[in-house]
Amino acid sequence: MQRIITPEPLTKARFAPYGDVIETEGSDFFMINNGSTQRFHRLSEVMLGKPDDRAIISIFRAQKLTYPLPIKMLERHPLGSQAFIPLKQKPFLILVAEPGDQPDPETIRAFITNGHQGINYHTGVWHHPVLSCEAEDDFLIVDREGDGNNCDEHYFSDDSDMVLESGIPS
Ligand SMILES: NC(=O)N[C@@H](O)C(=O)O
Ligand code: NI
Repeated sequence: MQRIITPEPLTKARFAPYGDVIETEGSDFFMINNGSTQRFHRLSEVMLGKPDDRAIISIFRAQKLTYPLPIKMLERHPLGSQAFIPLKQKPFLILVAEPGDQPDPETIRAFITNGHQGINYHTGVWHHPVLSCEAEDDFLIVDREGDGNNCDEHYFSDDSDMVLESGIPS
């Protein structure tokens, strides 16, 4: 039987088992620059797996996939975190499963952001590659570079029938 996964609005609490939500809403800050700037300090941290690892900053220019999207695979980064910050303040989709040797389909959840939220997947969290809601969208990426494999992929069996709704009113 087909399982339709419907995105929930992203909140810090809902996303806590998978990582951090990077947003000003509901986040603490302190004043800097002689009172002209609010610093929302350490909303998340870059996680690195090895002493010589580096945190790097990239941009992903992502094309929209076709929804409802058949969920064929998830991936994880065993040696570091991965953060996605939307550069155009557009909503995007997130699909995650709880950490484990393989993603348990029963723990798969989907979220949709409000356009003013980024996320940082913690090390080893199963997730779908970036899911843009726009025909083309840009994301600032902060993740790990270093020796060793940092991307495990898991493909679900052919009889797995899960689809992700876009969550955007058509
Ligand atoms: N492969 C790659 O750099 N991108 C993925 O990790 C992703 O989460 O989009
Ligand atoms: Ni990734």
